[in-house]
Amino acid sequence: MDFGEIADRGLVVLGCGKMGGALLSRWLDAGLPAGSVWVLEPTPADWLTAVDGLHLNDGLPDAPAVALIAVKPQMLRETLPRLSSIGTGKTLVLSVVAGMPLSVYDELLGPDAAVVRTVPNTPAAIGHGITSMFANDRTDAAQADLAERLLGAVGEVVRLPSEDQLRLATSIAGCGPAYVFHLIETMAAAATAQGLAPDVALKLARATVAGAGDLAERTGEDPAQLRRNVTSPNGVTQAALEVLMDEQTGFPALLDRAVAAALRRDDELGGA
Ligand SMILES: NC(=O)C1=CN([C@@H]2O[C@H](COP(=O)(O)OP(=O)(O)OC[C@H]3O[C@@H](n4cnc5c(N)ncnc54)[C@H](O)[C@@H]3O)[C@@H](O)[C@H]2O)C=CC1
Ligand SMILES: O=C(O)[C@@H]1CCC=N1
Repeated sequence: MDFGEIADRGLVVLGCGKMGGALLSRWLDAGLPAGSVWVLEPTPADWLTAVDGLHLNDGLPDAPAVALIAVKPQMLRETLPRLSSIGTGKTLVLSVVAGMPLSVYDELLGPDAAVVRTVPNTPAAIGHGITSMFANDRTDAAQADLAERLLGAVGEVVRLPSEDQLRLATSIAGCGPAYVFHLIETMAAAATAQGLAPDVALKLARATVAGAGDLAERTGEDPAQLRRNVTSPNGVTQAALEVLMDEQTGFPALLDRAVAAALRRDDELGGA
């Protein structure tokens, strides 16, 4: 990836935990010069302290090309005003902070700030994420393209047509890896409860979820058809699916409730 302008003007990271770290480490691997990176992070991970030449809690460039905002939503109001120089429109402010509307950035950075709100997910750490983005009206085409290229370094990118849709992306793709990890946990627990050794149960559950996800992605086939391909009439899978697909007590009702809860919390965080 060409980091030309970022290499010249610098990239600032505010909050370098799981999400900020996943993005930054991929960018460094893709050729971002460490000497062009300034990180503000009170509890840096070992890998971060070991990056040669990176500016860790050590001043800031005057007009960085990009500022990645990756603190928790509850920290945004306290921390963002410290980056006073990024509100001119010349810096692309790339935020992964969940739930915080663009209006909050205007309030904290001023009316000229070029801000792209994004919803990444943790598979970004292995370059297999999917990130949704929406840019405010001060972000020019070159900055929006730069945002897409940076996010493209950690997986697929989807440009959404409205800010409101970011909350939907959060409830499915941002939080979604946790739903899937919990599925692995519960599949393993169910198999263990029926007598399989815990390590074998976990191995089977993990590989099954990974393989099914990979199959769905690589073939691009309708997941309903992939499901039917597993399900012999009157067979074993059908018996299980009759429980899981029950409209009242199965996955449909459960996922509806889970997504509704995520959306409610996303709305609440907007006022954090
Ligand atoms: N983890 C995930 O799956 C996703 C997270 N997000 C968003 O990413 C953001 C970060 O989340 P995570 O990385 O999961 O949390 P995290 O807790 O791993 O990272 C936040 C980092 O901010 C640092 N921090 C605290 N006070 C600070 C300060 N005064 N100045 C600079 N840094 C400070 C913390 O030390 C921590 O390393 C959140 O806003 C979250 O909504 C968005 C999509 C997915
Ligand atoms: O749980 C959270 O608030 C963040 C947003 C999406 C994933 N993690």
